[in-house]
Amino acid sequence: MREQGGLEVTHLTMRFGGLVAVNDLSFSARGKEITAIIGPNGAGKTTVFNCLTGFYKPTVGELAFMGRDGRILLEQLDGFVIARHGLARTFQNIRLFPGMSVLENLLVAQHQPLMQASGFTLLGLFGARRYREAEKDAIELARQWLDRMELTHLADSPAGALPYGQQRKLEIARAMCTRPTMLCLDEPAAGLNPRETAELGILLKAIRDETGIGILLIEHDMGMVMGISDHIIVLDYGRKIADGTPLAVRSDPEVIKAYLGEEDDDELPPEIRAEISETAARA
Ligand SMILES: Nc1ncnc2c1ncn2[C@@H]1O[C@H](COP(=O)(O)OP(=O)(O)OP(=O)(O)O)[C@@H](O)[C@H]1O
Repeated sequence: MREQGGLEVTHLTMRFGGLVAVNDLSFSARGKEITAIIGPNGAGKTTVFNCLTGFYKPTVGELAFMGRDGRILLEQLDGFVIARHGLARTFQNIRLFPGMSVLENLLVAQHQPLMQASGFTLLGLFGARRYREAEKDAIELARQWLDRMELTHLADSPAGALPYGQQRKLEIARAMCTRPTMLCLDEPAAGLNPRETAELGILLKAIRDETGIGILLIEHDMGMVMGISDHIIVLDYGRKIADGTPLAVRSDPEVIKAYLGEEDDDELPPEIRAEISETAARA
């Protein structure tokens, strides 16, 4: 039986012409857990997110996504099943609405429930009590996330004028305003300084613990990944080469080899570098 709030990917394959970006990938991401997808550059991590969120139509594969209430949150799209409800994502490059205020960015995220409350009519927008209540709820949810992210004092500022670290937080707040069952974050620590990265790690763990949602995380900062993940999946050339706890994954010889193959030494995660030195010292 599938677990509530959990995501299950089976035999996912995505080809771009002759290039197999994701190769027969199966994994589960559980609710109430942080699952990280790691791997060297070009390993296929973002492509997995793009398949899950309907940006790409996978060549082959199946996806199962169960709501926390036990409902199956899937939509049939052009012959493939895509998780459309309850899966919120952020992008490698920040994609806020820069000219809109911080608050407006959080309200736009709630467009769907607001339109449903309007009954999709003009009369509904201007007159219905149901719409006014939905609007009040939307503002309240936005207010809660502004508070949680310490952005309340910036509510009326244009999102594009915020410092980078705060834009990253606003993106997560916007995703959370869709009341997701699973939050997918594509390199949320990219461009952050070490202090901001540490704060982000604490925030993600708090979101997991306070809301009980699952988090699916793509991240190159191994300090953060090893520190906050419950479960790690490692990709290399689109193929899964490891799947387990941080402790198991960091000492997996195939993972170490995959990272050693990196041309750029800076890409080698410090934890894995330390593991290699220890192994060499023991030899
Ligand atoms: N739309 C596309 N068309 C053609 N090739 C693509 C497309 N999207 C991704 N690829 C290729 O698929 C492979 C996997 O790319 P992907 O962006 O998923 O890797 P990644 O693991 O997220 O990399 P990074 O860590 O650098 O972000 C790469 O070789 C990439 O060039």
